[in-house]
Amino acid sequence: MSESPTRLVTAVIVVAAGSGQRLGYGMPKAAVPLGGEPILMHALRGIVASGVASQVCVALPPGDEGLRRLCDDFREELADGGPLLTVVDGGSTRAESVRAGIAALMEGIEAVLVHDAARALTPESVFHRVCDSLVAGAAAVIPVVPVVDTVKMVAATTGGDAAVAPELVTGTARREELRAVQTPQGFTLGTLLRAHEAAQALDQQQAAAVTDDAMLVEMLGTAVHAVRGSTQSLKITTPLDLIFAEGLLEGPLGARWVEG
Ligand SMILES: Nc1ccn([C@@H]2O[C@H](COP(=O)(O)OP(=O)(O)OP(=O)(O)O)[C@@H](O)[C@H]2O)c(=O)n1
Ligand SMILES: C[C@](O)(CO)[C@H](O)COP(=O)(O)O
Repeated sequence: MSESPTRLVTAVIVVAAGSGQRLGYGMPKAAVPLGGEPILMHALRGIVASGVASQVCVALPPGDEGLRRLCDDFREELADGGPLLTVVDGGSTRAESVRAGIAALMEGIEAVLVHDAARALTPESVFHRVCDSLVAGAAAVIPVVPVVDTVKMVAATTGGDAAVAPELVTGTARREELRAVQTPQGFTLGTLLRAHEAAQALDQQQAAAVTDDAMLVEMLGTAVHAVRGSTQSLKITTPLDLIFAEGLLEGPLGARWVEG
């Protein structure tokens, strides 16, 4: 188990309460098997192995007894001195699940990482880079990777499908200024609390447009710093992503590939 040299007392909120509609397994995504174990287990093992967490707080689909049992068993597996493992019922949106996690943080937490269970193969090095940036004084830190496609804006705002009805291109983003954003996203506790407090004032449409926690911090006018993420931190969203993730675990390297 490796650890950053200096650290803040840190909690990791793992949001795992999504239903996994786009994966289409007919069960919550966190429970879908990956390399013989539920996706959530990979995420939890990665977090614990990184050594950054004093507390791991998992937001689960309300009423999911199977995932709750999985967490209970994992708690028993954790050696003495391991992080406190807390389980909460998630909400109907990702942001609500984050807020459920915030409400269960233990006394003394100084920094919080918010992590998607769906990014189950995130390398330990990414957790360390985020934590190191917090230790260096950042209030908010996100891991990012360069964008490999050309990204264009279109007139349609309703999630239209160009294969069904052509959309009008309105512009091309400057790719060198773009980054694809991942988790874990790290915050000082005060920053995350202020961001989610402010989020309560958003109307339904504004709230629906918030896709990560860093966006809420940007709305406060607080600087968000970016550190290097990893292509291995892919968000398992579609069946193709699951094939990639299986390939990372079982591919020709014969072991979990690690892209630092
Ligand atoms: N109400 C919600 C919605 C999402 N999440 C979590 O947020 C992360 C990113 O969400 P996403 O990948 O979109 O997961 P799902 O919402 O499950 O996917 P889908 O939109 O396909 O149903 C996931 O780890 C998911 O479990 C959550 O905790 N609570
Ligand atoms: C938080 C996130 O993973 C950063 O890329 C992403 O915004 C989550 O989006 P989703 O639509 O909830 O999967």
